[in-house]
Formats: sequence, C-alpha cells, structure tokens
Amino acid sequence: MSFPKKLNFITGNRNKLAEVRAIIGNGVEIESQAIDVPEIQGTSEEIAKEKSRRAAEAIGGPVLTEDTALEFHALRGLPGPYIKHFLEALGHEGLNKMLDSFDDRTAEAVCTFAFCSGPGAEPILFQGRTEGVIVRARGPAKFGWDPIFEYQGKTYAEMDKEEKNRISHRYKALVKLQSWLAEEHEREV
Ligand SMILES: O=c1nc[nH]c2c1ncn2[C@H]1C[C@H](O)[C@@H](COP(=O)(O)OP(=O)(O)OP(=O)(O)O)O1
Ligand SMILES: [Mg+2]
Repeated sequence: MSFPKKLNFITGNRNKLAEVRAIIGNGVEIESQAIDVPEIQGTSEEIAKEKSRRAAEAIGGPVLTEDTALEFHALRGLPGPYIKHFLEALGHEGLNKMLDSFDDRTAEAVCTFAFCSGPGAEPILFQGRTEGVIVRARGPAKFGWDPIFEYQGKTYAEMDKEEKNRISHRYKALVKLQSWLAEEHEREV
C-alpha cells in the first residue's frame, strides 16, 4: 500500500475535524467529506471498522473515519459507542443521573480511528483512551459531552483547546496513527 500523503477524513462532526487538524498540524494534509455513513451496533472496534469500510465503498478510495465512545465503568462500558444517542436523549444532566445510584463515576473516553485503503480492504485501527470522571456540567457546552468529562480536576470544556489536545483520547489515537504513517513512509523510501 502506498503511503497516504493526504487523508480523507469522513465525518459529519466539525469539532472532530478541527481537533484532528490541530493535533496533526502540518504533517499530513487532512481533507474532509461529510458523508452520512450508517453505523452498525457492536463493539467500538467493530463499529469503527464497518464505518470505514462503508465510507471507502461510498467514496471509492482511501478514507479515515473515527468513532468515539464514552464508557461508564459502573455500567460495564455502556453507553460506549452509543453515547451520541444517550447524549441526545438525556443531555448532560440525564447522563449524570444514570450514575447517581453508583459510587463509581469513573469513565473512559475512547477514540477509534480506522484507515481503509479502499473498497474491500481490511481497515486498520488506532485507538486512544483517556480516563476521567463524570461530573455535573462545567464549562462552555461547545462539543458533545466535554462539560461532564473531568480529567485531573478540569472538565474537557474547562480546558483550552491546546490543553485538551495534549491529553485527550483523540490525541492518543492520533499519536498511533502518525507513527504508523511514519513507518509506512520509512518502508517506501
Ligand atoms: O472529544 C469529544 N468531546 C465531547 N464529545 C465528543 C467528543 N468526540 C465525540 N463526541 C461526541 C459526538 C457524538 O455525540 C458522540 C460520538 O459519536 P460519533 O458517531 O463518533 O460522532 P459523530 O456522529 O458526531 O460524527 P461522525 O460523523 O464522525 O460519526 O460523542
Ligand atoms: Mg456518528
């Protein structure tokens, strides 16, 4: 497979795209198309792989996709990859209430990137995890569940962008993606 100098990041989420561009910097050019790719049920890995397979089919070429999960430990990993629907239905306060009868409010933010080199190809996954605590909303509500995910005393929403991008689940996944890209590059030259 040839080393991708450009990545076509298929996502409908502007905030994800902005973070990916900020974290990757000038290393790799990130193009993007907002295509609505159907998401299956399953584990984060299964969902991430299938999302990129379907995006590669839709585009007819190489794609990068990403799926984000929020795993509540007290709920054995749920809502996990279904967090989008839980957030839409319950809001920040409702997500907090789900944990009020438990002592354990810890959670993991999980980011799973999938690179698929084209229709029919097997996707490659890059996953990053950041551990935090679910708290009552603090900070500007600009991106999803940022106001209720606390890491070392601050919610993601209370951090400035640079700070979140140094410790986030997305940052950790992108470090792995970038080192894979570098290895592919080494192999070619
Ligand atoms: O860093 C984050 N901080 C706070 N909230 C976040 C973050 N990253 C994703 N989120 C939200 C967006 C969506 O409500 C759910 C993931 O769902 P997910 O399907 O992966 O995202 P999406 O549908 O918005 O975009 P896409 O077109 O890439 O599938 O968590
Ligand atoms: Mg989605």
